[in-house]
Amino acid sequence: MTGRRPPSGDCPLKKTPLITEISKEFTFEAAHRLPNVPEGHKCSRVHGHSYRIEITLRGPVHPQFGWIVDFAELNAAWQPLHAQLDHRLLNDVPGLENPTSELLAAWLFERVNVPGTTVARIRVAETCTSSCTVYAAEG
Ligand SMILES: Nc1nc2c(c(=O)[nH]1)N=C([C@H](O)[C@H](O)COP(=O)(O)OP(=O)(O)OP(=O)(O)O)CN2
Ligand SMILES: [Zn+2]
Repeated sequence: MTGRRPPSGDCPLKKTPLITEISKEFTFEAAHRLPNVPEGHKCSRVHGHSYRIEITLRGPVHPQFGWIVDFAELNAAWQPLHAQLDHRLLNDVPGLENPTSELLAAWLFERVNVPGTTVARIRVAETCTSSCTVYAAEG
């Protein structure tokens, strides 16, 4: 420690460019079966999960409101997706014929739309111990 302090009024933190994200967790109940698993795999049978979905958005922090967007906007964007998934057999949902966590996360990634933000990542948890996270690839 040199004990050197920045000059008064020169807060180094204020000069650090920040990346800010907000996240919200959602749930739905659904059944599925995995049609492409090896014969005899337990997931070839229809079974159900209490899915937990975490959606993370990235964007600029509004200078007046101090937020990226109101969490309520993310909640509103989720509602039509919830309507398509909740209490469904996911295999019947167009685009989810093989409803693995990976493909469900990608399906959601293509559909979440909150103006003024980009989707940073989506996490799909089928069980307490199993989850998948997708991110936008760089470039
Ligand atoms: N990479 C993936 N592997 C599996 C998926 C998947 O989507 N991606 N899905 C399943 C099944 O849907 C299964 O219901 C969930 O998997 P699993 O963690 O094996 O579930 P269990 O509760 O039975 O786990 P245990 O820890 O063994 O009790 C399978 N694999
Ligand atoms: Zn399953």
